[in-house]
Amino acid sequence: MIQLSSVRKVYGNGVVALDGVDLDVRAGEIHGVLGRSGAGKSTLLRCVNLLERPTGGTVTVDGRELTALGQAELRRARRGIGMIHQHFALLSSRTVAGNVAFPLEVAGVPRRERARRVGELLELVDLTGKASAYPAQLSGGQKQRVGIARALAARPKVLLSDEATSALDPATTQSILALLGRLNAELGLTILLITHEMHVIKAACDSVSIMTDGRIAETGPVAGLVARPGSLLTREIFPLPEPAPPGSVTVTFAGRADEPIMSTLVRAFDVDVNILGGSLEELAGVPMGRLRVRIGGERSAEALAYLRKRGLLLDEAAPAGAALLGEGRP
Ligand SMILES: Nc1ncnc2c1ncn2[C@@H]1O[C@H](COP(=O)(O)OP(=O)(O)OP(=O)(O)O)[C@@H](O)[C@H]1O
Repeated sequence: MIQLSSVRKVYGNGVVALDGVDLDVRAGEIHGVLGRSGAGKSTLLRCVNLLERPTGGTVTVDGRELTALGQAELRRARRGIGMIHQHFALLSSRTVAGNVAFPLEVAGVPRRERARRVGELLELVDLTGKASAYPAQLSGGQKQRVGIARALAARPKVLLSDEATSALDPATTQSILALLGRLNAELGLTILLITHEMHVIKAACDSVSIMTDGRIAETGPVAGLVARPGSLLTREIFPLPEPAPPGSVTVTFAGRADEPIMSTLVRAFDVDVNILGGSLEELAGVPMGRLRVRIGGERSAEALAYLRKRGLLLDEAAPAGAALLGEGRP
């Protein structure tokens, strides 16, 4: 549904905000772009609907290469892409209904049809009773619901979310993310969201890209990335003290939390398992996590081989003193 190919963006002041970005978001997916401030997330998002024109590369949405379109065609294509913003961007002089109706007025939709559609949209975002209220009379969460209703007015297939929950408290954030999840499921809406908050990725996304310095460092389904050796995402989601203590083993698992693997180890290989730390969560419906252990006993090497055979990722810290002897593992 969204495809960026070798997209570069160099601003007039010489800042390279995007440095060759490839991105594929499939139809019906919620894809999150995670990165620190300045990584290039906003620029990336604004390049998808060409609010920002890339310096190089191509942007294709729903099979149309936007970077090849003229202004009039681009305006039409943009109706298929809704956008929501961190600070809602509502018109303070218009009521809730007036804000939601605004894009329909611009598109020349007749008054009666407009009113019907606004009613539908407000129902969709659970704001039916607020049609006549003004933005100043709403909570942050309600304002974002108005933003979402407005973004969906022209029935877009794609919704771009620019840090849409960053200004909201945790409970309201959860309710907005739940709404986005419902819209994704009910309308088949493809959602590309940018965020600097890991909990947004955890709560809402099927797949994720991690941005650093204008590049995508990692991309893929959340579960697939966690299962990849050396994944940045895994370290962010399941933080453990670094560096790992000498002689410890950090075990990463995805989808195996209900198997009593550690007690199997103890029984089968007669080893001691000392748990040093761990972090476990359910993501995209799959239990995942990292467990840091120290395994002692004569058959500890066999025990580690068993874990590997079971498909777990193992990261072994060098034993104490190994670095001094020049035997340290990288
Ligand atoms: N209009 C602009 N003109 C010049 N430089 C810009 C412009 N917009 C962004 N930049 C620069 O491009 C880089 C990427 O900025 P961008 O806003 O895309 O990052 P971000 O990951 O969204 O960060 P934040 O979360 O802080 O907004 C930064 O170095 C920023 O200073």
